[in-house]
Amino acid sequence: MKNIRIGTRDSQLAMWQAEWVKRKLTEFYPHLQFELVPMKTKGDKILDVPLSKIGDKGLFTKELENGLLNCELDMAVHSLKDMPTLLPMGLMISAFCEREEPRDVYLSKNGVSLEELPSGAIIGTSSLRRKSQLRHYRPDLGFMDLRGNLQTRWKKLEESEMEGIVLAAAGVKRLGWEDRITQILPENVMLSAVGQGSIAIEILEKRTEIHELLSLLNHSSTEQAVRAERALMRKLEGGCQVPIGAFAEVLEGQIILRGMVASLDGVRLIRAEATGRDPETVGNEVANRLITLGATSILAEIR
Ligand SMILES: NCc1[nH]cc(CCC(=O)O)c1CC(=O)O
Repeated sequence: MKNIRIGTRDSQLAMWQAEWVKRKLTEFYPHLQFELVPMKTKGDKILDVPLSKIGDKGLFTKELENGLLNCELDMAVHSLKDMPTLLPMGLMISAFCEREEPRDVYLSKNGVSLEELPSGAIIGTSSLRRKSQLRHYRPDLGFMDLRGNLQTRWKKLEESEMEGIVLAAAGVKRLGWEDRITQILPENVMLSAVGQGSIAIEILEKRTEIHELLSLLNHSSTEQAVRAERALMRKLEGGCQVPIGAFAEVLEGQIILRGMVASLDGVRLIRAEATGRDPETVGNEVANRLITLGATSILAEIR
């Protein structure tokens, strides 16, 4: 292995994440050479349509996965949140890196918190998960679709009549934008997306030597937590384009998973939780509880 090629999207956040992976690997294996290979994905090219309307899975991952399958890449770095719950044949997630702050944050243009916003104020987000939960919390607010990388979204906020935007804390912190955060949204207001805050490294299943290298980057309680969240998502067959939130934490070996499904108008919002040691079992358990509470009909309306 002369030169190990690390595929990444070319957005500033994706590059930060891939650089971080490269730096860690170089620290662990100073005798090996690592190279970043930036690529554009369909999700980076189509910017005028909400993700929920483009509707295909793997919008931010497919080009990188093709790179793995063609052997142009040895590994691909992704935001786990952007990865579909079922991977193409022959691929696997080799490492789940330690999770950064999983919650969402509110960035306001004028420093006004969500609670203090006047009726009719406009929030920028295209995410159905964020919109549904905000509508539930503040049915009197308005929304504007907002896509693109984090720089683009911040710029659009500054240039438009939007009052604020909701983003993942992890991305905001990685870009060094902590000072732009007006408030961290608590879980009862905004349950985060499956996998949010974790960086995942994908490889070809048969590349056992790469899998071994990456074992030093895997964070086992993050892995347990996000596997439970992804099991829930898989069972409900949601992608990033449905209003599902989930967050798991591991305490003394026990996975505690909380999940949420909401209707687009925010009128119906159901929550469930379960605890256990096996991620798949806990994920399925919470999904089944949500189904009992009506998740199937809420999600069917949206699809
Ligand atoms: N959908 C885009 C995306 N994918 C991952 C992150 C943030 C980083 C992370 O969750 O690890 C973001 C930006 C956002 O939602 O604010």
